[in-house]
Amino acid sequence: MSVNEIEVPIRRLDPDLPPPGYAHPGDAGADLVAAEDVELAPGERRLVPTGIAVAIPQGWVGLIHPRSGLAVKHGISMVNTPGTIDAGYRGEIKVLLINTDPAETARFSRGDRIAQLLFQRVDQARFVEVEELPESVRGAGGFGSSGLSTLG
Ligand SMILES: O=c1ccn([C@H]2C[C@H](O)[C@@H](COP(=O)(O)OP(=O)(O)OP(=O)(O)O)O2)c(=O)[nH]1
Ligand SMILES: [Mg+2]
Repeated sequence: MSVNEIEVPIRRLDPDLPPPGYAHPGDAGADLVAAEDVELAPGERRLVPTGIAVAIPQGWVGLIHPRSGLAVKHGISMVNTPGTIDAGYRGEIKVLLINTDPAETARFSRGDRIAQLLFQRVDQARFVEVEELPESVRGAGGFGSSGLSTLG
């Protein structure tokens, strides 16, 4: 079965860098690259430019997710994962990387793949104020009310 595609206009603010790309057919995320060299000390965070700007169709959102390989091998994540790219945003996409490794400095070179961009449909809510919310089985229980793992 073929993959659904949406057309997303893109501007390459840095034409020497490759555009976002899917590593395999059917992948959910298109990899984003760093537009500059980055060095992150343990615990340090940095807003990293990707050299691209896009126009996401109305009714869709771009979500920036971390790459699991970088997370496993180097403890690299994003502070605001997943990052939200609004349909109306025309600025450069940036990635807020954080090095969670307690000891090792992380180094990326310009052109390295640092995160991935996914597209999802979104609806907006029309908030309707009411006196009472409809009843549900869960009710107000949350935050572990159904029991936690063996850790307690
Ligand atoms: O990881 C991210 C998150 C956001 N953005 C850009 C696109 C997004 O549309 C805009 C605003 O993001 P968000 O709404 O998450 O931040 P905010 O703090 O609410 O800022 P604003 O008041 O501009 O909405 O910043 C990025 O480039 N990368
Ligand atoms: Mg916002």
